[in-house]
Amino acid sequence: MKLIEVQHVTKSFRGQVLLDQANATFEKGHIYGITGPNGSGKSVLFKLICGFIKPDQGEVIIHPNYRAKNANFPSNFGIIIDRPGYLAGHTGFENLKKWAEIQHKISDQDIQHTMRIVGLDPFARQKMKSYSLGMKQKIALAQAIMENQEVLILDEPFNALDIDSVNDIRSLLLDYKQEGKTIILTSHNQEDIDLLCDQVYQIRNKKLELVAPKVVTKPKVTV
Ligand SMILES: Nc1ncnc2c1ncn2[C@@H]1O[C@H](COP(=O)(O)OP(=O)(O)OP(=O)(O)O)[C@@H](O)[C@H]1O
Repeated sequence: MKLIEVQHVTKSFRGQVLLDQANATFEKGHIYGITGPNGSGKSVLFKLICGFIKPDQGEVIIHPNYRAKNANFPSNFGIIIDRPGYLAGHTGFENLKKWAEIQHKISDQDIQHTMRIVGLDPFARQKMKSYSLGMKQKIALAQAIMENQEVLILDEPFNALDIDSVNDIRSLLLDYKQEGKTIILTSHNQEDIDLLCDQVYQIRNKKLELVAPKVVTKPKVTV
């Protein structure tokens, strides 16, 4: 099932073309990687997909099951693009609870469960102003996944995470894929892309190109 289609999307800022006639298809139940150099437009592509900004030309089509009623605007996507603004004088749990109150879909127990999944103590009294970068990243991840979203748009989800946490989140994302969730992520770490992604698009020279899958050559067996 085609969940998201990017069709002939062009986007410029201040007269500079960033994406030129970009096309991509994202199907349900797969993990997709978006790669490209710094400043090539990966986050902009995510914002276009999420409807935060509009294309100059072309369109992003979201499957009707995954968009808000009467609008071509995604609903119930879990998103990390720019880090969420948080209340520095509150704990991680209190911040997540504030975000959860927008939709009223999940309980305190659900939030606590999610915090444990990402490796945070839900009962810690530490305020977010003294959180490390990695802990803030875990809060961003928790916010993206806590409502059990079917589609995850994750810009650099592994940023600032230690190796054990990277492994935990990689496993979590692969489990989500098995459950039929759809994930689109960026990473500057090729290992994340190789391990996780079924298909990879790269942004090169303003074009969005599908990267050919790696050819795995089997070792010759001699008898
Ligand atoms: N709202 C905006 N107004 C003007 N320029 C913008 C805006 N949003 C993004 N840009 C520019 O678009 C370019 C691409 O930005 P983007 O954040 O998408 O890059 P990226 O590929 O995600 O980079 P990185 O790998 O460093 O995260 C940058 O030069 C950025 O300054």
